Amino acid sequence: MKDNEVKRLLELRKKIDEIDKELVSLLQKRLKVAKEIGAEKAKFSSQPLDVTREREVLKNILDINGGVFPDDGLKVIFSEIISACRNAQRPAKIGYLGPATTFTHMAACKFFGHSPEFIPQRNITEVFEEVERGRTDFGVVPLENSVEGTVALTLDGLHDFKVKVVGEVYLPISHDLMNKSGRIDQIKRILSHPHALAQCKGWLQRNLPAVPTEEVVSTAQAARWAAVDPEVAAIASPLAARTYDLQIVAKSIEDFAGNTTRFLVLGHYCPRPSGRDKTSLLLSLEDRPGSLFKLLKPLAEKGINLTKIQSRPVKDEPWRYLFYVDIAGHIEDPVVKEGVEAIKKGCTFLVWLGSYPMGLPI
Ligand SMILES: C=C(O[C@@H]1C=C(C(=O)O)C=C[C@H]1O)C(=O)O
Repeated sequence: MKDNEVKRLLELRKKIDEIDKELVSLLQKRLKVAKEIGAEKAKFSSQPLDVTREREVLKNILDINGGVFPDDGLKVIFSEIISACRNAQRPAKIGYLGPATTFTHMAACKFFGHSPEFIPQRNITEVFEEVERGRTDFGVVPLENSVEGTVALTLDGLHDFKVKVVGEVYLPISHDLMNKSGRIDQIKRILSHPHALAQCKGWLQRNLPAVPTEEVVSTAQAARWAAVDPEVAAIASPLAARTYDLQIVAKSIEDFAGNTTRFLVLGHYCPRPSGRDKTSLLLSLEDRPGSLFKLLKPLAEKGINLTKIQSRPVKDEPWRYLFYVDIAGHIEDPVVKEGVEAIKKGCTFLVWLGSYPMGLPI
């Protein structure tokens, strides 16, 4: 590099340093205002988290930007700025189905950003328990996978614990095969969560038909085993590979493209209507002909969209069923409120699990 080129570079870097200084000063100003908002909210015991407002902020920012700064980068930056500002209002503890690096962990970070404290729980029931007791502010649990279907333990938790559904998040699930060496010929056993093994069955049969598979409690647990045993390969997330220092043998080995999991965010409040909401219900129908029809009729009449219905046996009453139901709309929408009242008439019991902004499309 010539002298004048070095000089020009230094000048430009000085400019960057000045801009960064301004950015930090603006971020500090933003944090201060967020804390003031937090103090106002505290007067009414309001929850600091306001997903609807956060989405509005992100939309405004992308509109202002008009694509000049790369939109994806800007979204990540502002999601983290918002996460820090929200957490400064009141630090939050988030329980999730652990250990660290599970897809539930990734979903929790997608929803809350990285500022809160994330606390891994040993199983789904514990996530519910900790939220119910108030030891965590929120919990994140998987509800359904587009290939594997509904997670029964989550439905049980929604029945057994006093918590509300306060949000949902969709995460694309992509499984990688990983081990210490990155060499496929070293693999003598393949470990993963039963769902992940099932989702990759076709690939494993085609590529490693002679290698036995073993079920473990989580994809992260599988990665931990792979980190200490060179003969073990894990099917886990890219985050697990990074965290446990593993090499990727094969990427995205799931059999179906578009494999997505829907997670629920558990808490104790009701987010305000956002205009695009979902309401979750848990109900039990009378054991007589036409009771399911009675449930569906008021929804159809009022034009309420049923987005999910899932039955689950009542454990202590053979052949009786609970239904987990999701409908479009917020319980504060008059039409939804009336629809739920109408459904209630044909139910032996009905619990409103929560109303919350719909998860963003991936
Ligand atoms: C600052 C607020 O609190 C939180 C932080 C937000 C932000 O940093 O923009 C937005 C919504 C809330 O989750 C607010 O409610 O405006």
